[in-house]
Amino acid sequence: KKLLKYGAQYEGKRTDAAMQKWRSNRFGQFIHWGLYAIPGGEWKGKTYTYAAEFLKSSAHIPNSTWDSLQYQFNPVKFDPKTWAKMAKKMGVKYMTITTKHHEGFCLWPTQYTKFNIGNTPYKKDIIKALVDAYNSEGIDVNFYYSVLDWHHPDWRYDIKTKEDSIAFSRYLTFAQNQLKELAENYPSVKGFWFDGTWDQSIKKNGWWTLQVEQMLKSIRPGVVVNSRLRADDYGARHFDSNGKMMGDYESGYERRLPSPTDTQVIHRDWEACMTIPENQWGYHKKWDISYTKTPLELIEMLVQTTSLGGNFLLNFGPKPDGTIRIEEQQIAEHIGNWMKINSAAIYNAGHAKGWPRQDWGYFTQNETTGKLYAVVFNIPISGILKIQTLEGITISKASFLEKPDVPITVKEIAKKQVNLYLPQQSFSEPFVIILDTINENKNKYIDAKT
Ligand SMILES: C[C@@H]1N[C@@H](C(=O)NCc2ccccc2)[C@H](O)[C@@H]1O
Repeated sequence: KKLLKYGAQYEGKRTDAAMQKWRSNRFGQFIHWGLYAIPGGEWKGKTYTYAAEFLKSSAHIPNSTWDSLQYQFNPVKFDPKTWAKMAKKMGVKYMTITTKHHEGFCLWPTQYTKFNIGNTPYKKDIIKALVDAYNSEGIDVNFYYSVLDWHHPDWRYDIKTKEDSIAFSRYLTFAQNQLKELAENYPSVKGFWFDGTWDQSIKKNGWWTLQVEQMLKSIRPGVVVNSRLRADDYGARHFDSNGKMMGDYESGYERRLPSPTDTQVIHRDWEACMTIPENQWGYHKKWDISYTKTPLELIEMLVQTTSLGGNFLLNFGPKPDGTIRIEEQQIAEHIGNWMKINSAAIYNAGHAKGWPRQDWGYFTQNETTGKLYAVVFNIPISGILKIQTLEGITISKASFLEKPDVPITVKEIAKKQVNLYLPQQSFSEPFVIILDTINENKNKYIDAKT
C-alpha cells in the first residue's frame, strides 16, 4: 500500500442526495457542439473520416486558420427550448454539454480567453441558454471540460524544460480560473465531466487535479466529478496506485460497455458514453462513412448499462445552424416512445443483485422498492422464457409492465428454474415483465447425489 497525497479521497459509493439523484437519472444526453460543427468533417473539398471534432488535427489545420472559424459561428436556428423538449421526450434525466473541447473554443463568455462565444456573430451565452432550457424541463445539466487545449499557448503535452514548466503552470491557473467561473456563474450545474487528461503534463501534476475537484466541491457542494480528471502522486489515472477509484464515478467506458457478466463494475458508480456513429462526437456532414447504431441497439445498451448499475450518456452532435440532424431526431423519438412505456425499469433502477445473467435479456431492480424487472430482447423459439432464479427465491407472478392484465403463466420446473410462457404474439419492441418473487421453502427440491 502506497502513501498517497493525491489518490482516492474516499472509498465506496457516495450516498448523499445529490449522488443518489445522479445515479437514479440513469439516462443522459451528451452534446458536442463547437467550431468543428462548421466544417463538419470536410475541409477544402475533402471528407475526413476520423472524428469530426478532430478535423483540425486530421487535416493539419494551423491555429490561425482554425481560430478564424469563430467569426463564422452563427447558429441562427438555435433554439435551446427545442433541444430541451426533444431531450425531455427522449426520456433523459440529465445532459452533459461541451463547454470547451480540445479546440479550446468556449461556449460561454469566459473572461480568461477571447476565444469564446462572445466574439462570434452569435455573441450570446450558449451555456446559460442551455442550462436554463434544460433545467426548466427538469433535466439536470453537467459541464464537459477538456483540459487538453490546442488553442492556448501555454498548453503542454509534456513538461521537458523549465520553460514548459513555467508555461504549463500558467495554463493550469487559466484552466482552474475557467472552472471556478463555470461553477460560480451557473449555480445549478450538477456535475463536471473532464476529458483530455491523458497526457504526461497532467500525469505529472496530479496535485492540480485533486485541487480542482476540491475547489468545485467547495463552490458547489454535491457536485459530481468523473474519475477521468484525476492523476495521483505517481501519475496513475482513474484508479490510484492502490487500486482505489478516484472521483465520484468511473468514466472509462467510452464507445464501449462492460460485458454483461463483468460484475466488477457493480461495486462502484460508473457511466458509459456512446456515439451513434462508430466514432463521431461532433457534427459530421456524412454519417454514411461509418455504421450508425439503430434505436433498438441503443435501447439495449441503455438497458445493459442499467442492469450493471451504470449511467448511459448518448451523444448528439448539433449542426452549425443550431438544429439537430434528422437522423438524431428520429432516434430520439424512437427511444422516447420506448421510455414512455418502460422507463420504470430504468429510472432509479440498477443491478439485480445475485440474479444470474440470462440469455433473453437483462434484469434491472428498483433501488427503492426492490421491484424486479425482466427486460426482454431475445424471445426463444419455444416461446418459453427460462429463468434461473436466486437461491431460495421463486417467482410467484409475472406481468407485462405495459399490459398488466395480460396473463403470463409461471411454472417452477426445478430448483431455481422457472418457465414463463409468453402469449403467442409478435413483439416489435423490447418489453418489460414485472416479476413478483417469494422466498420458497428450502426443501422442496433436492440436488442429485453424484
Ligand atoms: C468523449 C470523447 N473524448 C474525445 C476523444 O476521443 N479523445 C481521445 C483522443 C484524444 C486525442 C487524440 C486521439 C484521441 C472525443 O472527442 C469526445 O469528446
